[in-house]
Amino acid sequence: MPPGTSAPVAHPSSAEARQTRPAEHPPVRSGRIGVLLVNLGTPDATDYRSMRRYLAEFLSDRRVIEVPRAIWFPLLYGIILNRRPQRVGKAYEQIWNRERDESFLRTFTRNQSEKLATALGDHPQVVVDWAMRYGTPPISERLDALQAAGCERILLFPLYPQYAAATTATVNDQAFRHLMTMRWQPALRTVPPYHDDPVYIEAIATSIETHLAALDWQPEKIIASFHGIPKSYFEKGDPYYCHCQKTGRLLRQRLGMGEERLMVTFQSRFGREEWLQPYTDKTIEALARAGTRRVAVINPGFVSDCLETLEEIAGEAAEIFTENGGEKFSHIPCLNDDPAGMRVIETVVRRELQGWI
Ligand SMILES: C=CC1=C(C)c2cc3[nH]c(cc4nc(cc5[nH]c(cc1n2)c(C)c5CCC(=O)O)C(CCC(=O)O)=C4C)c(C)c3C=C
Ligand SMILES: [Fe+2]
Ligand SMILES: [Fe+2]
Repeated sequence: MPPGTSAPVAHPSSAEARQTRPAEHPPVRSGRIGVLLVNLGTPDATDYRSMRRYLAEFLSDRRVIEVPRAIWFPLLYGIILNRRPQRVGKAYEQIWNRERDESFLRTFTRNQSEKLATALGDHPQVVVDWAMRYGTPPISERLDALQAAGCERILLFPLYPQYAAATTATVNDQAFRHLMTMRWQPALRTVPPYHDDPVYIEAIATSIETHLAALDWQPEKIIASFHGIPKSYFEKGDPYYCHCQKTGRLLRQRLGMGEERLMVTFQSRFGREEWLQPYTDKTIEALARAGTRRVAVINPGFVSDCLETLEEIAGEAAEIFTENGGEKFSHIPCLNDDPAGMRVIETVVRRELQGWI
């Protein structure tokens, strides 16, 4: 049956299948194409139990924590999951979307899915959905839902411009792990990183220009702050650092700025190991101490604003800057579900669907 037709059809039509098929075989929907947007995840609520459930799932992922389990689990269950849920729950509370009683990451991801569905209205056989790698809705549930809706082909979109094993690969792993349980699998394509895609670079560069144009002051430094990973992951061959640096270089080229004006830094350290450097918080502190008075920070690696951008940068980093002598600090929002952000998502999706639509 050609893509584009979504009427229910019968099961395999070979002679053998006809012979063994029950008389009352249920109709099977087919002919559709699914697009599943997946972001990292988020707790369902900010209370201790919800936070603990979320962090336990997240921090038990071998792609995230590469320390052997015999060493890691006693630390995770003996120390980290006792104290961290409460502390991080308080941080989430500060940035909670009270209107919808959920985190902004969930709100933006849902909005992106709905807006992408509208943008792809010229292809009625395409069904768009969203999921979270940790927490709800899980990838397995949404893959099942897409299949039940007749999607024989699914494009899986881990919402990370820069590839990291701890983010992109774990989304792909989780999807394929679920496919392992299926007798009749859909065809699955995964979206590659798009850290150097001209549409993405243009969208981030324009968001910097638009944001700066609206300020009544100009930053001496613009900091492009990416989520970090342990340095050892980079040394084992993760391309993440290089992807971030390339994004930074292309942004500088497009904006006509040098390395002294637009810096690349890494935030959100976790644990005692060395992470990718330079660290965002240390850089901001050192800049303020050395006399820089005005900075703007952007998070090009985050498709949506979340705890790491709203609390750690717009909140904590701003505080570090002013406490050390800085005067003006501005956080440039992520692309979220703004038209420019949706243009990036739509462009990547249309490209990766080629041959299917
Ligand atoms: C070793 C631990 C971690 C690695 C490696 C890591 C990589 C990584 N994470 C993101 C994006 C996000 N991380 C977020 C929160 C978050 N990250 C870690 C740990 C690691 N991340 C933790 C423990 C947490 C939870 C908060 C906390 O306890 O500090 C989020 C925010 C989610 C939200 O709901 O707002 C995002 C997004 C990337 C891109 C990345 C590697 C490239
Ligand atoms: Fe993280
Ligand atoms: Fe953080």
